[in-house]
Amino acid sequence: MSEECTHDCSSCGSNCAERVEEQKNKDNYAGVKKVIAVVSGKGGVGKSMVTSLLAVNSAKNGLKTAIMDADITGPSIPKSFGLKEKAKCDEEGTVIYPEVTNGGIKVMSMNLLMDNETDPVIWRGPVIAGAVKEFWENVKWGDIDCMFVDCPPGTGDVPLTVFQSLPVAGIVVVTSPQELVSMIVEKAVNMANMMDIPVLGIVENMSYFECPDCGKKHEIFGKSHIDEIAAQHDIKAVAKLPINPEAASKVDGGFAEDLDVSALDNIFEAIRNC
Ligand SMILES: Nc1ncnc2c1ncn2[C@@H]1O[C@H](COP(=O)(O)OP(=O)(O)OP(=O)(O)O)[C@@H](O)[C@H]1O
Repeated sequence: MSEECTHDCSSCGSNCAERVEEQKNKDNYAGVKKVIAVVSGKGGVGKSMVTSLLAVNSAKNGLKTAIMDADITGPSIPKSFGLKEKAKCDEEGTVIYPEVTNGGIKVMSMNLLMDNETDPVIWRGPVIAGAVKEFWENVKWGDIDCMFVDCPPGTGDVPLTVFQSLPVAGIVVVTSPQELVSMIVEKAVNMANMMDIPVLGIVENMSYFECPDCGKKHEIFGKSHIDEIAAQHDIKAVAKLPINPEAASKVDGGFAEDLDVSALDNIFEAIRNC
């Protein structure tokens, strides 16, 4: 925020942390009660998979659940649920309807709007961030108890737009043991503090591998420090997910709703209670 800030964001182009965007079409999203952002420090750590599993956990607990796939250039949520139909819109083309999974989870993703899901989205940051606002304002979400937003990795334009444009109630950080975990968690916590949003939980994905023959757990990527890091930042909920090729192939094959999601129960409880 500059020293000359008038607090009137409509007349200012600065993309500062305090920016508050004007909101349109409130009817479309007024029924969304809680928004949870799922973030990671880098790509490929399993953030989309964790987003899908958290949504499945939420739906299995009886909550009306939605996922906004804000990973505009690398959307993978529709694939996790086997959604192949394109999203539909009203006659004027101003309102888009989310697709709905077999388990009743409403989903909006760039892949549901593209003619061909392998077409690349070659847009610059501000246009991509604009698409996230469109997803919030122009999609008829209806009554939703809990919406999960799958943010692209890092702290770029899109996560910032999510935090500024959506009423985010809490953040879940997904990490893997190969990363500089303490730095990534610290970045997420600092960003969350700047936005005044709590970090509700950390999911360490690919934390260990459990031998299918003897049941012994192997920390393939080294010893986990996630409990100490969470304690340092007063983050109460931690979940550790194993390397699980079977679960990955179910998610990649569109069957996320068939998975046992109980490993994320404590994260879901933190979300439910926030
Ligand atoms: N615990 C796991 N065990 C085995 N494979 C996993 C696990 N978690 C995720 N994967 C696989 O790793 C790949 C990347 O996962 P995913 O797309 O969820 O990552 P991401 O962090 O969202 O990546 P990006 O941000 O780049 O889209 C997928 O093929 C997924 O099935």
